[in-house]
Amino acid sequence: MSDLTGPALLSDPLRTKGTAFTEPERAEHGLRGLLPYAVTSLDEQVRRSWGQIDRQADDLQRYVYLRSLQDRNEALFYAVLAHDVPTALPLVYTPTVAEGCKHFSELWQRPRGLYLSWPHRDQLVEMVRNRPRKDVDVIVVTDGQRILGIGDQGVGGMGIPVGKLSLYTLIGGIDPARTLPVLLDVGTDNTDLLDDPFYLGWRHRRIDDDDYFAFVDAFVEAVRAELPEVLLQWEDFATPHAAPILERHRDRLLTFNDDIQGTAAVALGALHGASEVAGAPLKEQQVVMVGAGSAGIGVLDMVRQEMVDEGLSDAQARARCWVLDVDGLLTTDRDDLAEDQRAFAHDPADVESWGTHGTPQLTDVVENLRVGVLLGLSTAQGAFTEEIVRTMAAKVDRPIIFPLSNPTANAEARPADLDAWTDGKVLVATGSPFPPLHRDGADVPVAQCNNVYVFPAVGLAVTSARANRVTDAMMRAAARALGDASPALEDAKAPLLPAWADVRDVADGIALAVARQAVADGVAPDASDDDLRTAIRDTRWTPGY
Ligand SMILES: NC(=O)C1=CN([C@@H]2O[C@H](COP(=O)(O)OP(=O)(O)OC[C@H]3O[C@@H](n4cnc5c(N)ncnc54)[C@H](O)[C@@H]3O)[C@@H](O)[C@H]2O)C=CC1
Ligand SMILES: CC(=O)C(=O)O
Ligand SMILES: [Mg+2]
Repeated sequence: MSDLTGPALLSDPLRTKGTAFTEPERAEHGLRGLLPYAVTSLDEQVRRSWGQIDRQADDLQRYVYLRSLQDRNEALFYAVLAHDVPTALPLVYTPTVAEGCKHFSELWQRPRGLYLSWPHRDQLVEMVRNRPRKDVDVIVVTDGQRILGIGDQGVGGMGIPVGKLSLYTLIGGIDPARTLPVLLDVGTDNTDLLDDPFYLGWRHRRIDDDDYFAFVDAFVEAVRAELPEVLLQWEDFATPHAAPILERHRDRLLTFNDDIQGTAAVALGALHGASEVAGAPLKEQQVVMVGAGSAGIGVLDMVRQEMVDEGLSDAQARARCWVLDVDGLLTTDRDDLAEDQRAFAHDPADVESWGTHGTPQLTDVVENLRVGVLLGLSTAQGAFTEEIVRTMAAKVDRPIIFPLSNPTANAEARPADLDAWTDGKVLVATGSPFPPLHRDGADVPVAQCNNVYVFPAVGLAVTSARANRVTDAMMRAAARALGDASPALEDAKAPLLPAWADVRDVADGIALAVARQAVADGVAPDASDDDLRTAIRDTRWTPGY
């Protein structure tokens, strides 16, 4: 079992079994007298833990309980999550993790992962070498600047890498001992945090520009030197940094940006089922994206690729994609657009006949176009108003509307409202969990179109196949495999994405598709489907003693 004995073994979260240590184990490892008499099973421990979860006062307390259980006994933590995935997910992930990030410093209990702070920038290699667990398959790194839709959380952003990695394990079967959450602390511009006496991060305005990118480069070099085969996932970086960092490093190591690429793959997957039910391929739709951040542009770019695969030219595909930011429609006469946004901007001549004064807004877009697909990655709560939705729904049989912003409070609309405003015709998916819709006397779950369907499977794929890069084609393969698993393909009334109860099997299917694509792209060693299936099965860690 291990060379640890007595209290050291009991308090090692990766090795302890708590009250499940058997009598012979207690004798062998010097545990006699350190535990109450009864020996319990993992199953009994799980049931006791759920009882304790239920007794907590609110979801934030449930999050705190689960985080401390994770720090105490990882096998039990994952067994608890696996016991009831639909209930556990909103507690360790969106929306509750947002509260965990906001209150990070005040709730602090124990360290986990690596905190790499700007003042220690000359010791990055040493700090990466100090990582708590030497062999690592997956790193999730953030700088805390754009956490979900709640903005700059500084060091509190660490809640996101910790939460995402717990889902790499729960859903993708990555061994928790081989995961590493990382927080790059380059300061914060959140004045509440700067004024908070408990704030645990570097109390300083954010470092930006060349200094910032040099720090990130130095971090990547330290990772390449220490962990050359690790999967490095970028998470919740602000838009001005997200795509440039990805472009700079994507051909140098095994890496991807979850908000850009993972979100695109899950959105495409959900659109597959929705398009089937709506009876129209994407290439025949006008697609409107509200939100021109890295997530919105990332999704739209995969939508464009899909339209091209369906037979449109690149120009024809772009002509069917419309993006709005906080100021309105992106048009080429605007001088405030980044290059990747400009690629989706329309010529003002395209909208001249609308007769709009100033920059067209979403109401103008839905009035003047026959919009079939409306996507929200804007952080703007309620941006899909009744008027907008009713105008859209009057023109198409089955409007496809995805309010994808997180956490729940940031959603562009609530599914129940969308359902009412479209007389039950809407095909809906949201970023955070919502209660089921009541249709024809039955409860229909609302698909949660969140990158959690994709990133754990990508981690499982690249770890099993020993890939050294994440290609665009691998992310497209993930999207297709997820899309093919949509329950709506079998039953038009079913949700657009698989049930949480099936999410691990679905992840295995996505992992196989992604691994196969990695081999085809020459970024993983040659392997047959059987080899890959075996590797995926052997890689998958499941909680147990
Ligand atoms: N469902 C999922 O899996 C994912 C959801 N997200 C969510 O997407 C949201 C955006 O993320 P980023 O692109 O990184 O953020 P960002 O802050 O860089 O971009 C937000 C964009 O929305 C625009 N915007 C803000 N208010 C608006 C309004 N009232 N009307 C129109 N546009 C408006 C902004 O101008 C900007 O272009 C966040 O809430 C995040 O949680 C992000 C990744 C995955
Ligand atoms: C889900 C996610 O990655 C986000 O909201 O940022
Ligand atoms: Mg994110």
